Amino acid sequence: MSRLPVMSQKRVLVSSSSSSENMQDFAPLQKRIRHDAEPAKPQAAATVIMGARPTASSKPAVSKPIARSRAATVASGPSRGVVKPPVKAAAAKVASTAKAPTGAKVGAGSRRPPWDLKGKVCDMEEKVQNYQTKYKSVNQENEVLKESMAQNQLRTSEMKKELERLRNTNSEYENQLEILSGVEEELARVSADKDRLEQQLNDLKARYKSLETLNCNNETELQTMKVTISAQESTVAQLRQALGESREEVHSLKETVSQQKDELYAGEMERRKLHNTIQELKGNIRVFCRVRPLRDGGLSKHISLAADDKTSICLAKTEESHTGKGTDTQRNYTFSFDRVFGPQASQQEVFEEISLLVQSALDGYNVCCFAYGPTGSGKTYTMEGEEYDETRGVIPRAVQQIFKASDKLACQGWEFTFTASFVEIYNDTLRDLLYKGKADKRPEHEIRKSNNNELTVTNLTYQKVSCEDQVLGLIALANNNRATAQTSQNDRSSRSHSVFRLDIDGVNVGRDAKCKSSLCLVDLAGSERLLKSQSQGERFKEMTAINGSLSNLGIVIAALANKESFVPYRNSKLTYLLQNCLGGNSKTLMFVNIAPESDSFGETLNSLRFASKVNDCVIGTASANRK
Ligand SMILES: Nc1ncnc2c1ncn2[C@@H]1O[C@H](COP(=O)(O)OP(=O)(O)OP(=O)(O)O)[C@@H](O)[C@H]1O
Repeated sequence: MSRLPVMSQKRVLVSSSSSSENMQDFAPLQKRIRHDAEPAKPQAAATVIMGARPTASSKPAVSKPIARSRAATVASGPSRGVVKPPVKAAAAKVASTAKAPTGAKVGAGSRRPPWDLKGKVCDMEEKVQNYQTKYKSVNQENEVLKESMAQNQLRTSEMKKELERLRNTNSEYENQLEILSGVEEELARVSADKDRLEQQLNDLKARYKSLETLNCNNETELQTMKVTISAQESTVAQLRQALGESREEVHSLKETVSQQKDELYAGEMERRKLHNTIQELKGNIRVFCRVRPLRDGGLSKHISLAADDKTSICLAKTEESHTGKGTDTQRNYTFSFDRVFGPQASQQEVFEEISLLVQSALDGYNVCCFAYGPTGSGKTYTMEGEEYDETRGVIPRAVQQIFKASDKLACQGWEFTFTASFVEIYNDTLRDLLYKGKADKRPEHEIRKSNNNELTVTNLTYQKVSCEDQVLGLIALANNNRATAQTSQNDRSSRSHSVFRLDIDGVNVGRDAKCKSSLCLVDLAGSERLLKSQSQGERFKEMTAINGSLSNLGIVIAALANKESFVPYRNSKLTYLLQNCLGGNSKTLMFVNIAPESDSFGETLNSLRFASKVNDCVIGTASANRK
């Protein structure tokens, strides 16, 4: 009987616990619900106590605690603010209903005798009535609790909403928290940036300080420089004044220089004129004689040179008496030339005499120098010489002089163009000594004469040259190409005539002057006597061609000397090629080289005779090719 309130309390608790899952997050509210259920506990305790005494007298005592507890429950409800006023009224009603029978029982007193059945029925009826009353009150209480539960459910739903709202708020907070964490990170970055910037600022401050110091120094320096500049400005002013004066002076000096240049040019022209006059007085064809030293270094027995006369040479020959009765007679052959060089004469000494002619070539006169003589007499040595400075021959020395002199004339406004060619006449055939192609493809060459009597060779290499070294290179190439052979009289005998030619074109734009000339340097092949040379085969053929062309040279010279109307230049390639040098507009120098050996006496005598014929030649006056 006393369990009913407990059950209802349980129902409340069950309903509360059913929603507890949803309410975990809201603990204070749960507490309140539990608290509302607690007033049932004293009632249960009371039920247990009452159960210990199962007597009729104890029955009214049962309702009292229940009523009290309910009253207490109702009374305690509002104080906790959970049970609403309708619940309070229902509880009060239950309490009032329960009190009435309890008060009637108190008057009943003791136990009924067994026989008092009526009394017992009465008691039973009273009991039933009490139960009914209780039932009613429990029902009422149940209603109250249902109502309370409905309210609680309503509150629960409100709380859920509240919870939802709080969750939303929470998620907002979380979002904000996330944003805040981002902000924190940003803050950390900004803080790092700030540190870095502070560091930079500090550096800049330090730099600024040093710059300030520097600026201060610069200022001081600037001040000093200003002072210096002002001093220099006054110096500049003085210098400007001096410069003005100097300019005037330079101007007058320029005028003087210009006058002097004119005078120099006039002087140069005068010098050329005088130089040419001297050359003409010396003769336009000159002969120099050069005696080669003996191979063993001794003195020649049949050649004598006068110590005080450098123009004559005497050959002495002892002739046996034809009758056999008289004593042997010595016959002397004396020759005079423009200059005779003994065996001791150096290459330099020899060239000094020729250099005047080389100068004429630059002045616009055609110049030709050739070496004539028997084989092995020193023609190649005289014309080309050897590779050492002091033994260099006429050709390299002449080239050197030409380039040096042209450089000097450049300051007077002269510009020169030089063209070199090197040809040999071998077996009366022309060969290009500067040819670099294949031997079997060598072109053939012909001598051509232009309208203005200039001689050129077809298919020949005409090489433009601008310095001495270039020409020396060409000479070396020509030497490799030249036909030489070992003969009984010369280990390296030239088997051909070689003609080196340097064409010179000069122009002086400022003076509107031009000059054109050629320098021909010829190394003739040596004449040979068949008996002496014992030449055979190819050498014999070469010797015949050499002697033939040299004899033609003699005929031409003789015709010139005799002033014959016809000079047979075209009889040989050699005389045709040298036509302008021998009989034309040229200054010609011939070397007659002789060997000092007594067994060469015949060739020496012949050569000297030939040379003196040349010496007697008058080839006319060379005129300068000038504009
Ligand atoms: N003046 C000199 N002083 C020293 N040595 C000389 C002199 N002249 C010639 N010789 C020497 O004599 C030799 C013959 O001379 P070179 O070859 O010049 O004679 P060449 O007349 O040209 O002979 P070829 O007609 O056979 O060619 C050479 O070894 C040369 O060095």
